[in-house]
Amino acid sequence: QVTTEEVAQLAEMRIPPPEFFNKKFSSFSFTPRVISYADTPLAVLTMFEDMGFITKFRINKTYLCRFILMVRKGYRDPPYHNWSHAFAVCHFCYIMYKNLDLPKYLDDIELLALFVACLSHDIDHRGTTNSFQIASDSVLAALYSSAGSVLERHHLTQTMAILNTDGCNIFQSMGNTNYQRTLDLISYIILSTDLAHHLRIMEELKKMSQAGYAKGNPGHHKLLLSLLITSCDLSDQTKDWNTAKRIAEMIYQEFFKQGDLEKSLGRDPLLMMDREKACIPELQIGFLESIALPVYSLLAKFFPAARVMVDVMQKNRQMWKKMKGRVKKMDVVTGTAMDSLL
Ligand SMILES: COc1ccc(Cl)c(-c2nnc3c(C)nc4ccc(C(=O)NCC(C)C)cc4n23)c1
Ligand SMILES: [Mg+2]
Ligand SMILES: [Zn+2]
Repeated sequence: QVTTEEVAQLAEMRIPPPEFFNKKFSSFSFTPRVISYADTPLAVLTMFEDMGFITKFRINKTYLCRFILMVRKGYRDPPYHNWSHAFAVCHFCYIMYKNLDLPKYLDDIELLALFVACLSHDIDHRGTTNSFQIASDSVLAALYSSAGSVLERHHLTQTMAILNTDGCNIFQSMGNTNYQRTLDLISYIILSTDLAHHLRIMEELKKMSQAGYAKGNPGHHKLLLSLLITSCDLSDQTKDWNTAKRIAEMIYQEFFKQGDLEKSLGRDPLLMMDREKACIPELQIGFLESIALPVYSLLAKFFPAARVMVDVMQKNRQMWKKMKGRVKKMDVVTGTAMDSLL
C-alpha cells in the first residue's frame, strides 16, 4: 500500500511541462535514468498530461497518483528489472509518441494501453528468467508454467490487482466497452514483452513491413503494439555508448547472480549467466545483431524518424567490437607477460 500522505502530496502538485525536467526531455537522445527515483512519479504524470490522456479519458488525478505510486512500489530492486527500468521503458513510449506519428497508426485507447503497460510490464520481477522459474519449481511456475510466459503472466496479474484496488482504477471513467478493450489490450501487450513471443512474430512483422501497414487491419495493430513495446523494453541500447554499456553491465550483474544461484543448486548456467565464462562484448554483439538491431530496423521501416536509433545502435556495436578486440589482445599480452615472468 502507499500512504494517503504520499498520494495527497503528489496529487496537490501542479503537473509541470516536460521542459521542467530537461529541455531535451522529449527527444530520443534523452536518458530518462538521470531523473531521480523521487521525481519519477511527477515525470510520469507529466507524460500522461502531455499526451492528453488525463483529459481524453477523464482520468481522476488522485486515482492516477495512487496508481503510479502503487506500480512503483510493486517493483523489487534487482540490478536491472527494477522501477528505473520501467520508467525508462515508459519514457521511450512517450518519446515515440512525441516524435513518431503514432496516432496515424494506432487508436487513442491502444496508445493509452501501451503507455500503462510500459509502466507495469515487469512489476514484481525477481531478477531471474522464465526458464529459472520452471527449473526451480517456483510458485510462479506452479501458477503459470502450463500457459507459458510465466513472469509476464505474473506482471499482468499484479497490474490487474492494482487496477482493482480501491481508488486506483484509472480507467473507471470509461464506458464498459472501452474499459474492457483497454484491459484486453494491456493483457496482450504485457504478455508480448516475453522475448520468446517477439521472436515468434518476427516473420509476421517482416511481412507486415514489406506489405505496408494497414490501419484497417486489427492484426496489424497487435503486431505493431508488440514491436513498439519491445522497442521500449530494449531502448537503453539506443542511447549514448556510456548509457548502453552501463545498462548492459547491469543486466549481466542480474544474469550472473542467477548463474551463481544455479551453480549453488548444482546446475550448469547458460554461458551468458556464467561469470567465469561470459565475454560481455561478444554476447552484446550477438544480442545487438540477432535481436536489438532487427527490432529498430523494423521500426524504422514504419517510422523513418526512428532511423537515428539504428545508427546509434550500430555505433554501440562497433564500440563492443573494439572492447572485444582489446580484451583479446590483453589476454595475449598477459599470457606472454606471464610466460616471461614464470
Ligand atoms: C524483452 O524482454 C527482455 C527480457 C530480459 C532482458 Cl535481460 C531483456 C534485455 N534488455 N536489454 C538486453 C540486453 C542489452 N542484452 C540482453 C542479452 C540477452 C538477453 C536474453 O534474454 N537472452 C536470451 C535469449 C533466449 C534471447 C536479453 C537482453 N536484454 C529483454
Ligand atoms: Mg519482462
Ligand atoms: Zn522489461
